[in-house]
Amino acid sequence: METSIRATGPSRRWALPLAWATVTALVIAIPLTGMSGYWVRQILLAAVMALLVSGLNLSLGWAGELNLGLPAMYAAGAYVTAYVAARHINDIVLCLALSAAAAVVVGLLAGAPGLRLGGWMLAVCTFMLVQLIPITLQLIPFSVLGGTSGFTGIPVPRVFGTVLDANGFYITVIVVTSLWFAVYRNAVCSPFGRALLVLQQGPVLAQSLGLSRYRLKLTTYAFAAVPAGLAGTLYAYTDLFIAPDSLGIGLIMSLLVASIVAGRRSIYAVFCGVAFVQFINDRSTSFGEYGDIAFGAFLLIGGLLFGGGVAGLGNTLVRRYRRGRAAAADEAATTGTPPQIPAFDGRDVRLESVSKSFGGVDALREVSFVAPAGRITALIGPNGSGKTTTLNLINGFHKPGSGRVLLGDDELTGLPAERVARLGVARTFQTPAIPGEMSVLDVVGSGRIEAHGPALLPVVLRLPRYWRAVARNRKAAAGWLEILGLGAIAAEPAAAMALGTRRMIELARALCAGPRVLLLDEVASGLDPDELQELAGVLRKVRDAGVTVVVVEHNFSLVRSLADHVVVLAGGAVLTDGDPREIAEHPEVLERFLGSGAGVSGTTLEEHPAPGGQVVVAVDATAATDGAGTAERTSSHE
Ligand SMILES: Nc1ncnc2c1ncn2[C@@H]1O[C@H](COP(=O)(O)OP(=O)(O)OP(=O)(O)O)[C@@H](O)[C@H]1O
Repeated sequence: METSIRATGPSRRWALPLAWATVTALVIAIPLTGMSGYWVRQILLAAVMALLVSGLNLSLGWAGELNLGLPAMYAAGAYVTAYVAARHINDIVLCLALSAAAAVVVGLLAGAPGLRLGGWMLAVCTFMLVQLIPITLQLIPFSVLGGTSGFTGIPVPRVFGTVLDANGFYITVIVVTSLWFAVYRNAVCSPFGRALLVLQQGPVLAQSLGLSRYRLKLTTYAFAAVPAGLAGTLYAYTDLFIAPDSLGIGLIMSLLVASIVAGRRSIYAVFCGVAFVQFINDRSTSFGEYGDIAFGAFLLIGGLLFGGGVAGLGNTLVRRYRRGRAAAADEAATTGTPPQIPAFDGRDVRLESVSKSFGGVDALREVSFVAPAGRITALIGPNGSGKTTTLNLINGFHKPGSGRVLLGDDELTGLPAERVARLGVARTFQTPAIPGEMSVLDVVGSGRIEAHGPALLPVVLRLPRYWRAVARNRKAAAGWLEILGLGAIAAEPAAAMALGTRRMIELARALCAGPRVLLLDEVASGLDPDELQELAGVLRKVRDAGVTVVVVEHNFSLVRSLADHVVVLAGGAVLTDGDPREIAEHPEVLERFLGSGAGVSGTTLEEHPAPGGQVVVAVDATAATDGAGTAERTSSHE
């Protein structure tokens, strides 16, 4: 993964492709060393299997879905190649293209319903697909595909009319595999890959960033079918015969073992996993029928012990080596003055008689208020009064039972959260939602993936459009890190940061999206006094830059010093709203916050933050019925 803040200059851009081209050339040259035919064949089979494992990694490791149907997509590629080459046009390039397309179609037929249902349903749907292979072959006339005894008579491959000899075919296999791995690497080391990591953190975060879970998973699923189709063509041309019994569930076991050994999000380590499986397969003939049991046992033990596989181990070592160097580079990068905060196009947020209930619980009742554009509106109220529910209704996580939610003149009522995010509503969460395996810079940059991320084609081909988008997004993300004083940790893993820092990272991510409206759910809890000062300063600046800020906050000191407008919720309804001074002196607010049991009629409200992020509310309660002088009540909000 690309995690460093350092700019990817043209010289660095060429380093990896050059290294990969050199490795490819060396592998192509292997037969020239006089290596035996047995080993050359092993390399061919390894290349075919590596393609399949990359497909499994895409769906399992990156999209987080267990796709057991790869053998069916592989079979589609192999049979399309066999049929087209034997009966129509024998051209390996044409067959590669047709097989990839056929695999995608087969994959989508099983994947579309399975992905919509999600989880284990996809595994079940795709497992059924593999079981259908022999049944389908029996249904199709023997003369067409050769039934369950296999397809014979596949011709020696040609390319643009020229016959490919053994050496030419070997080179073709290595080049196709190498090119696919370049495409695979480009796809996952990009905003597309980071969107998939965001999705793994949870659909809630993905939606709040404007990402559609279903569209992202389906795209990845279709993409994962491509190498299976390519592998099908190469397999059919390797032996010029298709053996259907090699396309069953045993194959998926081998792929799973290779993926575990390599790491389910691995790229180059896939070849280590494949080498391991080939070695075991080779030796397993000596265990006879116990080979599958050995694989099954390895799946159980390997799954438990080798979390990240070979790739995980390699990444840990590389990260350790890089950390020192990146820190030095970042220090240099943070000495400049922070960039200017850009102008935002804030809009009013209007709730009109909004009600929401969960089962028998009325979370909100007829709530109406306006959060004015370019102002900070604080939502306060006791625990359970409906503050978070209000934010969830604005950003589309919940649909109101009745009433309307408007952004300027646009109706948000009932829109899914990803559409609301695309209209310019960004948010943070009570518990920061930070995906694992991402640097601070990448997490902040993920705020811009949906609106400013390049499409998949420029990504995999690394077109100039991709580099321009990456440079723009990195600059924006690095700028927000500087503004929030986080520049020095840009290259660090974000999920490992302390709670307060993760809150600031979330805020930076939300701001990086360039929102019209910023919803902050208890953004100050867990921050130390310095961080609170910093936060208040940034929020004032973004307010002045035009963002509409709606903040749920228990810290009254912060609310009073920051908010332009306060809405007080109690029992799911608006108790009152006004400017912070009016609210601080509102008798019913005093009563509600302190509880009627205290018997407070209260005249003034003084608050100050206590150590540990608590808010101490001290009331001059001279009129209190208990006769005590000053009552002090503490409400802990962390
Ligand atoms: N998804 C849900 N399912 C069922 N009940 C819910 C759900 N979300 C909120 N509620 C209920 O709605 C009411 C309002 O909850 P909400 O979280 O909005 O309050 P809050 O003011 O944000 O509280 P806190 O300050 O503790 O975060 C509570 O009674 C809560 O139990």
